[in-house]
Amino acid sequence: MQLYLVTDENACLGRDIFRVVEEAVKGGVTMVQLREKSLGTRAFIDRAKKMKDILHPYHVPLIINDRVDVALACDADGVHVGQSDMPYEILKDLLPPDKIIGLSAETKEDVIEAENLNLTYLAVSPLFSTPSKTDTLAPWGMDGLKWVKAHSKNPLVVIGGLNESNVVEAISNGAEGIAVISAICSAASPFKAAKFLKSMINNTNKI
Ligand SMILES: Cc1ncc(COP(=O)(O)OP(=O)(O)O)c(N)n1
Ligand SMILES: Cc1ncsc1CCOP(=O)(O)O
Ligand SMILES: [Mg+2]
Repeated sequence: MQLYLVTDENACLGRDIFRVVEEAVKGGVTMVQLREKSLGTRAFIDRAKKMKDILHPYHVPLIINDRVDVALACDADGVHVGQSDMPYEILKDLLPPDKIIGLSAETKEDVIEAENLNLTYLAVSPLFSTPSKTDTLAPWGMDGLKWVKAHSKNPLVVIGGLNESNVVEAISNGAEGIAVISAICSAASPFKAAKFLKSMINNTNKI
């Protein structure tokens, strides 16, 4: 999950979403989340199956946002849920044990509660405010990330406003993964954007 691409068709600026994702994967994206907020169930499943076929040759896992039924239907590699989505306790019994489970933490209470869960990663969400998602609580900011790092055993992903100007600081402060929508989906070249972000991540010293 080093460089984690979260999809948003609108952010792809009219380009084909599968093309954007494949370019990004060629550039170095290590995990992809299919995030569809308005597709019907059948169309979501069709899109997820096609995305899985595209990612398979690259050995890049496919995560489904919000919908465990869609993840099961296409045998995706995992699910990402937030604090208003299906509770972890129910989700873990529905998913096969080897699947990835990611959870968003929006508050300090969320972080402490997540200490008892067997998560693949905890998302510090949002790290910074972002036009890509406006229905959020207050951003954590870098000091918030430091607090989470000090209080959580879970591997941390940061999301919200991440780009080449702040990736190094986020990694230096304890993020294991950087999740982005616009920095890749809306880049002139998703391939070059992913390649550059990946090189920044690889060259940064972790704490
Ligand atoms: C990696 C990652 N982190 C956080 C989120 C946000 O999840 P959530 O709070 O459930 O909001 P929606 O994305 O469902 O609008 C995410 N999707 N991915
Ligand atoms: C899905 C999501 N969850 C928290 S912030 C966010 C959007 C991130 O988009 P961007 O990388 O463009 O800021
Ligand atoms: Mg959600």
